[in-house]
Amino acid sequence: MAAEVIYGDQLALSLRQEMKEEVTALKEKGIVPKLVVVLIGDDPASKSYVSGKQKAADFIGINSELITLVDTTSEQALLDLIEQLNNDESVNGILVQLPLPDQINEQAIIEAISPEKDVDGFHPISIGRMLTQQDTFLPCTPFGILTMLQSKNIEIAGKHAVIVGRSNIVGKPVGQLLLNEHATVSYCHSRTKDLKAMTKQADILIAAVGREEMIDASFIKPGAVVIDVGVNRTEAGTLTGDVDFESAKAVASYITPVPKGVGPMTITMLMKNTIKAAKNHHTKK
Ligand SMILES: Nc1nc(=O)c2c([nH]1)NC[C@@H]1CN(c3ccc(C(=O)N[C@@H](CCC(=O)O)C(=O)O)cc3)C=[N+]21
Repeated sequence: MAAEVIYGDQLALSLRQEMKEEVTALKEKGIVPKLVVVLIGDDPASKSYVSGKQKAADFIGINSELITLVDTTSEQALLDLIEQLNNDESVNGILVQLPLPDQINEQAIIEAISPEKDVDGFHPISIGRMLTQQDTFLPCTPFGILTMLQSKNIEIAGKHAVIVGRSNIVGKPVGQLLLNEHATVSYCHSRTKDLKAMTKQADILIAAVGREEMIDASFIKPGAVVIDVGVNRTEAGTLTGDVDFESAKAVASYITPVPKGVGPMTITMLMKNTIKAAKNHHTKK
């Protein structure tokens, strides 16, 4: 039996409709959530993601501002901008689009953003809070994946989740979120000795390596849930995942496509975090 496809774009749309209503109600109380996105340089992929974020914000009624800087911008200039945004009472969320050019230390930038405005959930304080299960901004991609699983009532507790990939923004935090939901979690990466032996044990398989269609049916236990986080740009310019979709679909129970899977959910959770930041700011005042 073929897997059920979990369409992130459809779920994203219904969540965005709910958020739109919430933002309308907030505005009646004088709360207007505002997100500032900082984009450095003119990488076409980054531009495309950023425009997706602007579109989502417009739909929901979140006030979004895009600040574009040239790719020769110094680290100090970016730090100065962040300080200004940290101090700006009208700004609830700050997102600096990654990757950054070589002259800028990414970690220094992430740590400069006020944890109260860290809607990406990348600041070490946000990550620490997630690890210890305190109220925080969850990183958008892992949060989107969790929301997709929950939307289908997929059981997580007691299941073996195998994560392929260990990036700070996807692999590591998605494992921690699933651990918080009582999964048994294994992490695989480039030094893993027998990848297939690991992935074959997964009840929930998260592919977040960035290698075009490397996970096919032979890596998947029949009936597993397969989440594809890959965003690989092919030479033809189309987007493909880390999973060979047609092959995997034949053995999995649920599968997410690329595009229209995790990507739109990442953007949606960014909007959710921005609304949360605005509400937090208002209750603190
Ligand atoms: N500070 C920061 N935060 C991020 O969240 C962040 C980042 N930097 N840098 C790059 C990655 C990547 N990312 C994606 C978001 C949406 C789609 C998405 O919506 N994709 C659509 C297709 C979009 C297209 O075709 O270009 C889809 O899968 O259907 C993809 C990738 C966020 N990232």
